[in-house]
Amino acid sequence: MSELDLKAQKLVLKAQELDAADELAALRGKFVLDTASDPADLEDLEDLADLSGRAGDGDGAGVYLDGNSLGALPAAVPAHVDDVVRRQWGSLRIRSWDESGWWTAPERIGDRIAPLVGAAAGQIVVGDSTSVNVFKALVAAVRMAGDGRDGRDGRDGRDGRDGRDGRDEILVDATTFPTDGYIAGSAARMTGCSLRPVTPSEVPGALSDRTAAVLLNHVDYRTGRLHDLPGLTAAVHEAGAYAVWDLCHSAGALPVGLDEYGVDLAVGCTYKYLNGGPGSPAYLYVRRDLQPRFDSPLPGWNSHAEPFGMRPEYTPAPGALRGRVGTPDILSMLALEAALEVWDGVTIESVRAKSLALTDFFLECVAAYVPEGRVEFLTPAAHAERGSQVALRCPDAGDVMKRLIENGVVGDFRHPDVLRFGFTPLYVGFGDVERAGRVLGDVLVS
Ligand SMILES: Cc1ncc(COP(=O)(O)O)c(C=O)c1O
Ligand SMILES: Nc1c(O)cccc1C(=O)C[C@H](N)C(=O)O
Repeated sequence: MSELDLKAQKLVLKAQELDAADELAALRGKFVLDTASDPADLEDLEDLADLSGRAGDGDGAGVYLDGNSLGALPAAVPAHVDDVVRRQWGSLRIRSWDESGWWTAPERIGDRIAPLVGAAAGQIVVGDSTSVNVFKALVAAVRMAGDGRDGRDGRDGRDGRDGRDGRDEILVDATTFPTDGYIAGSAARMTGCSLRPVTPSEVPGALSDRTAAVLLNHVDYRTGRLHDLPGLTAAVHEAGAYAVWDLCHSAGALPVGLDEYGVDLAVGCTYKYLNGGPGSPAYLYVRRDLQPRFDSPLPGWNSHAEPFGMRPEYTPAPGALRGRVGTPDILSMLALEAALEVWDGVTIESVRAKSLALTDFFLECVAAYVPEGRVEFLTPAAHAERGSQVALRCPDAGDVMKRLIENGVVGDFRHPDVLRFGFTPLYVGFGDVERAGRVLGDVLVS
């Protein structure tokens, strides 16, 4: 037996032990993961749920490590969407705004997401895209900075260009997923602020009494690095500014602690670790005590205190409802609501523990199967700095990912040279991890 085969034997055994001890293993059965069948060919949607029972067999099913881009389909979603379309829309029609709870879905589903990101109820609304919510949050944060952190105008008596107490700078994560940077640039132009891109570690040194708001990512989309949300939020507050966090790559994968750490505003998508489906609506968190001062730059009729009063003047609704804009995207929103049922009885702490075990094991498999020096590890080894993905750099990453996918291991490639592997603890097992590491080794050696 070769040295590599011996290593493989040990890692396969270890994977089996880890899978056997995995308290979340049964959740995999709640997802549709069998790539051997095309769901479109299935005559009965319920077959999807049956299929999911076979997803853990290993043979035939690929290894899906792209839940950090698009989460897998929870098996309960198709039947629920079918009911929303046929009964709620088809039969009840307009009555469904009340009788099927359509009108209140944004705040109801926000409350379902809240415990996953460490927020008490009444602070999150679901709707629009992450990009749009970044815009709302950032402009609202700059406007709040106008009256000082304590809400009293003229904190130090220095009036800025538009009465903003001299606070005329937005700091943005220089390594951010591009959309946040683009939106921040536009928000800065609109509010008369200047925009200063800095890396998260540079933020404390860049803060000043000019800083109005800081837009940061909890986990870096490219490297998978987890940033210090408690420390950075505290530093931003110390400087008298507002912290806006993008949780796209952390929500559903690790504890966020929005209330505990006093985050001001936060946004995130629901199609990654929350498995809401392609283009599922994003969410906006507005900390409870800031809600009376949340002045949305998109004050649509859905956020009016009396939406059906049809008044020409805008009066904002109380609470997180202020974050709503127009008619919610009900089909996507209710698909998301069904997807969130997989979280019933699941704690985010248990998900984090498994996520770290999965990424630790993947790093161990890569070290065993991939020749030294062939890839560079971009994701920090320290647990405190690691999200739920592992990013590896190699010059031929585009070709490597193509061949991985041909061989049944789906991760993704980020320009110019990064391989990303996302680990969704709800449905990824340790056997998947070993297989992905072994196939990666084969591809990189051949
Ligand atoms: C950190 C981050 N922010 C924002 C987005 C995109 O937001 P949107 O839902 O508007 O496409 C993504 C991924 O698409 C992301 O990774
Ligand atoms: N939102 C996406 C889409 O509509 C198509 C393809 C990919 C995405 C993504 O979410 C990409 C993801 N945010 C990333 O981290 O790169």
